[in-house]
Amino acid sequence: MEKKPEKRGMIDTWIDKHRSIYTAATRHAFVVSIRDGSVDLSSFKTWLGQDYLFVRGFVPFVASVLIRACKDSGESSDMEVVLGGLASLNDEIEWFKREGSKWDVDFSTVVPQNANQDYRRFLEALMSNEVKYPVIMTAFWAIEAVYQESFAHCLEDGNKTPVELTGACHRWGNDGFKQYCSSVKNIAERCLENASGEVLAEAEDVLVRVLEHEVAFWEMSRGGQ
Ligand SMILES: Cc1ncc(CO)c(N)n1
Repeated sequence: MEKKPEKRGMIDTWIDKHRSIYTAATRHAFVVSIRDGSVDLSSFKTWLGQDYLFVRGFVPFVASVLIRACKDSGESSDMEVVLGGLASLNDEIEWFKREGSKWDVDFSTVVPQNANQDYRRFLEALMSNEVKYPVIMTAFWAIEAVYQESFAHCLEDGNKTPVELTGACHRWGNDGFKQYCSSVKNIAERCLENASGEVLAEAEDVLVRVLEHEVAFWEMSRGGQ
């Protein structure tokens, strides 16, 4: 039986083109070590502390995406999708705090490492009004999708993920989060369909840069301090 060709957008084309960095971001050694159970708990704690700081900086970024969805989008549903993401960050911060006490990580003493600061500076630059809506939506999708793909991998068949880490994996690996990422992707794809060549080039560049920042972010956990 012949299969109907699926509609492929720009993002899928770019992911194919930049497959090696996409795989590096979504199948990083740290994530693979969670899945195979060999994870070093000091690495996990480093990641937890750094990601808590990252998420605090991610909140104003998502808030700015929300404002752009209200102002720049022709589709009223964009705002609802982004608002859902912002609302779940509220739970996420509470989750981090509980997890911090569980693992004895005192967030007030965690110092952001260079990769974290670089990533947050990159997000700040994306909050400028000069950045076009399709570019912002592409970045937003990539940031969320890396975590979704990574942590879903830790829950797939055959995993040996330690039970005390499954909470983290479910946070980003659950079906609701997958659905949300797919909604953000649809928004980005719709915007990219009407974008100029210049905006497309910028969106592709931003996508690759997000993936590079994500790889550098996972790399921090290896320091294990
Ligand atoms: C580094 C990083 N990227 C993405 C997310 C969320 O998707 C997160 N919490 N941290």
